[in-house]
Amino acid sequence: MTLNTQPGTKSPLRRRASTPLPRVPGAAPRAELGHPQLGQTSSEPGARALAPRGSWSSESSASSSCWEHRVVLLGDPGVGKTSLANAFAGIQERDVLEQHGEAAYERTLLVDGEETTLLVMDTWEPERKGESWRRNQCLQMGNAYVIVYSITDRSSFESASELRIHLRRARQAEDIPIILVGNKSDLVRCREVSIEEGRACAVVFDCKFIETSAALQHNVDELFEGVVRQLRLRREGKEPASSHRRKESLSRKARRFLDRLVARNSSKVTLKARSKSCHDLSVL
Ligand SMILES: Nc1nc2c(ncn2[C@@H]2O[C@H](COP(=O)(O)OP(=O)(O)OP(=O)(O)O)[C@@H](O)[C@H]2O)c(=O)[nH]1
Repeated sequence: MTLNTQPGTKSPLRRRASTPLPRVPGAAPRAELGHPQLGQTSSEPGARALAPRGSWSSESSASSSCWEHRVVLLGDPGVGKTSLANAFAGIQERDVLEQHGEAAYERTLLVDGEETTLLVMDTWEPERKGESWRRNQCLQMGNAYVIVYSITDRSSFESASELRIHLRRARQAEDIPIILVGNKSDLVRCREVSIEEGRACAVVFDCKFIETSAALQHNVDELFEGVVRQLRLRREGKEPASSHRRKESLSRKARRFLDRLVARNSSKVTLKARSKSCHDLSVL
């Protein structure tokens, strides 16, 4: 992955707490908000933190065309959502102290030769009385979701399953990319959730799976590259006969066909196939 971030230019970040987050069509066009057009590389160095936690507009909607790819981080407190967002944004620990409270990070990634801008949102908060609308909004606004648990905390793993169920209810019939992430993989001695359990959960809940360490920056790039690929695979699925689709190799087409055939033949085989591919973020 190539980033629009030059080494050594990641800080200082400019705080843009006054910048509104995604708005519904009809609101101020993006250019007026001072952001580059989507698909363009940001001219500012580094990723940009855009808004403090909890300050996003209630007008935001998943159908907004202002931000092409909103990636929402979900998960229990303390599992490492902010750390993953910071690692995505290339923010060092010292910057985190300075930038405390920021909750959305925009960054343009070059994946497989194509640029894609992700807006990673770290806005998920513990349930508060009378504020369930906040959580509902999070479940409605994402174009992709990253459900994080800590491999050192079984209850966070159980919460991740519940979140997947909430998400399925909130976005019925929508095929949105969901990645289950077992974070803190560096803490091997404190592990409470095995990699097999994580994978099995992803298979049951029909999502992708990866273990990361935000602390060691392990698999963080792979995670967000995977999000981009998952988004593209769905986009390609919707496009009739795009040039990109035409470029698909014959062997890949044949493999997809066979996979589908096999999947149809036996649910057991389907599960096996899915468990084989749930950690491959470059296929559906
Ligand atoms: N060892 C290790 N520690 C991590 C990792 N990711 C996060 N942490 C630590 O776990 C703690 C919680 O991390 P956060 O990123 O604040 O977790 P969060 O999910 O954003 O928590 P809330 O803000 O409460 O929702 C911090 O002390 C992090 O330094 C990791 O991959 N490995």
